[in-house]
Amino acid sequence: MLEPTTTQLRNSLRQTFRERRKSLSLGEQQEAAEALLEHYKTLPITTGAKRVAIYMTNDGELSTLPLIDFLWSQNIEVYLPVLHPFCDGYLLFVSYTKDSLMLANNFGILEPILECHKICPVLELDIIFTPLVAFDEKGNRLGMGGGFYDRTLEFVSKRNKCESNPSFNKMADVSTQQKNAPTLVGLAHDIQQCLSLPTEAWDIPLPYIVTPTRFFNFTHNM
Ligand SMILES: Nc1nc2c(c(=O)[nH]1)N(C=O)[C@@H](CNc1ccc(C(=O)N[C@@H](CCC(=O)O)C(=O)O)cc1)CN2
Ligand SMILES: Nc1ncnc2c1ncn2[C@@H]1O[C@H](COP(=O)(O)OP(=O)(O)OP(=O)(O)O)[C@@H](O)[C@H]1O
Repeated sequence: MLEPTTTQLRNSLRQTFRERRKSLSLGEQQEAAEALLEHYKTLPITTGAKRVAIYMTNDGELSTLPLIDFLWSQNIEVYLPVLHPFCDGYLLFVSYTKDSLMLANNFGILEPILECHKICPVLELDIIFTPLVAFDEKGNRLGMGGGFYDRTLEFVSKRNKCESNPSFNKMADVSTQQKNAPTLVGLAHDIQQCLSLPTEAWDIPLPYIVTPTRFFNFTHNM
């Protein structure tokens, strides 16, 4: 019998892990969302963040609503992903406030309506919390299969690698005043962890993953 291809394996894992998170009860979802918020408050990587991209919960994903309320209460600017209207497969990050008018995208996920002055360029964000379907012990991320985050964040990941190189400032001749690239942090239920994911060349591994109970730092792998 033929071995399954990487794409087949990834699709099968995607199905399994989507079912797994969708089978959580409403009570379990609410508990997880509250625990995530309490956990967030203890995390050193979020200290000083002023502009944070996050997501509108869909498909059994870890709910971000209590966290978003908390970010607003701290006067931290919140941004949500919006499907790019011209560049297929890319995301824009648009300001989300209590007054935002929302519209469902092609996948039924609510997005703030797109107004140019409300877009935050990716490099001006401090943290990007990404949704994910499954993650493994190295920080590899399996998403919904559209490649949106992989495409949009490809240059951020390359830049972060550069910045962790001690000779970066000399090589690129940039002043230390230049803002760092945003920190990429995956958000997930604990049950979304697996041992090892089959990866593809375009996958962007995550340096950090936060669950309601655990904080993973994968920067030593990068
Ligand atoms: N909450 C949230 N927002 C997000 C993402 C995400 O994963 N979660 N995305 C992360 O990239 C982008 C949207 N990507 C998505 C890709 C596929 C499907 C989806 O439901 N696919 C259906 C098939 C739909 C169709 O073919 O029309 C499916 O697989 O059942 C949803 C979102 C941007 N916003
Ligand atoms: N940087 C990129 N440039 C061009 N195509 C890409 C890039 N990243 C991903 N893709 C394409 O997107 C498709 C889906 O990729 P993948 O299965 O890794 O998505 P995903 O990480 O699960 O989804 P998402 O990031 O939207 O949550 C692949 O067919 C791949 O060819």
